[in-house]
Amino acid sequence: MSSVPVLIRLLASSVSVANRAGKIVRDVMSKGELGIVEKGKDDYQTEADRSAQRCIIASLSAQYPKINIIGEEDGNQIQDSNEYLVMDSDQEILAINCPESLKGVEEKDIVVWVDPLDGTAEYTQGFLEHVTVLIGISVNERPVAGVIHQPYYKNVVGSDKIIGRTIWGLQEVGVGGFTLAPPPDSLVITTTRSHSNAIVENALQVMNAQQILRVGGAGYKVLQLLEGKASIYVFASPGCKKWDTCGPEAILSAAGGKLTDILGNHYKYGASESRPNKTGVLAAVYEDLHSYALSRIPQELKDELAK
Ligand SMILES: Nc1ncnc2c1ncn2[C@@H]1O[C@H](COP(=O)(O)O)[C@@H](OP(=O)(O)O)[C@H]1O
Ligand SMILES: [Mg+2]
Ligand SMILES: [Mg+2]
Ligand SMILES: [Mg+2]
Repeated sequence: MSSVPVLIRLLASSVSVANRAGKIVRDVMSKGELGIVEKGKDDYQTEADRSAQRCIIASLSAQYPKINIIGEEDGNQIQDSNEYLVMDSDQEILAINCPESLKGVEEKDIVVWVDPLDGTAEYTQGFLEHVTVLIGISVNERPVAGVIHQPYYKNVVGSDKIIGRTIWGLQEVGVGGFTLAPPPDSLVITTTRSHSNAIVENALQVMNAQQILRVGGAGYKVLQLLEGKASIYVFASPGCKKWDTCGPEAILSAAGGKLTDILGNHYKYGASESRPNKTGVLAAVYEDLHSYALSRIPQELKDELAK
């Protein structure tokens, strides 16, 4: 067990703890007491965000004390979280052969970005399929592994109905938990449902898209790219943060895709980086779609966000 490199063990633990966090998200909803707190304009937190984050951070920090773990929500009372401790590891991930370049990674080299519930607005409004739990693992400022868990995804396996699924990705290994599909035949853009503004709309108009999907969460939008439901994710606004993109970017790049800001630059995921992704999000599985979108965005709009 201890011969398994820490990065693989951490990804295996992240898959297990994301599953548990997803159950917490469902349980809070079925109890019906969301405990909504307004953090800022169009920015809410619920009991599900708080409890899921406590579960993830308590579980990972108990097993990996030297890793820097950064979560979206404030105020993690780790001391009374024993009921939430998840010490299991996903066996399929544990069996992965670690890429040579990641074998020597130590706990102190790793920064983990946690979004316990991505798509909170949609969660409170009943668009439950948009909700995800995101765990992003970065090394040397780059996202190398990630997990997107969908607590409300409905699977039918034989005669059993299973709720929830977990998608993972690891640099140089690939992705799992779903089937990668080619992009739609026509240009389909995916973007925010609940955080639009004039600049966001301007960047959508110039794309000449056949269809614009407005859905919640960075995790869900990246999943739409991976499953061939959308061609490009375009969000020309500073609202997303490092925990929104670290996990999804890791999975997207493990699948050969690309997530950058709207200027085409990669974000860095070191612990001292500022939380907001100030210059927006542009993502696609295919390089030509990404560069098409980049070429369509007017320079004034890029300058406006970069200011
Ligand atoms: N203007 C804004 N203010 C606050 N958060 C924003 C925002 N724009 C985007 N975000 C955050 O970015 C994530 C994806 O946004 P969207 O669904 O609009 O595409 C959401 O994460 P959370 O739901 O985890 O907070 C959302 O809160
Ligand atoms: Mg939030
Ligand atoms: Mg989020
Ligand atoms: Mg969140």
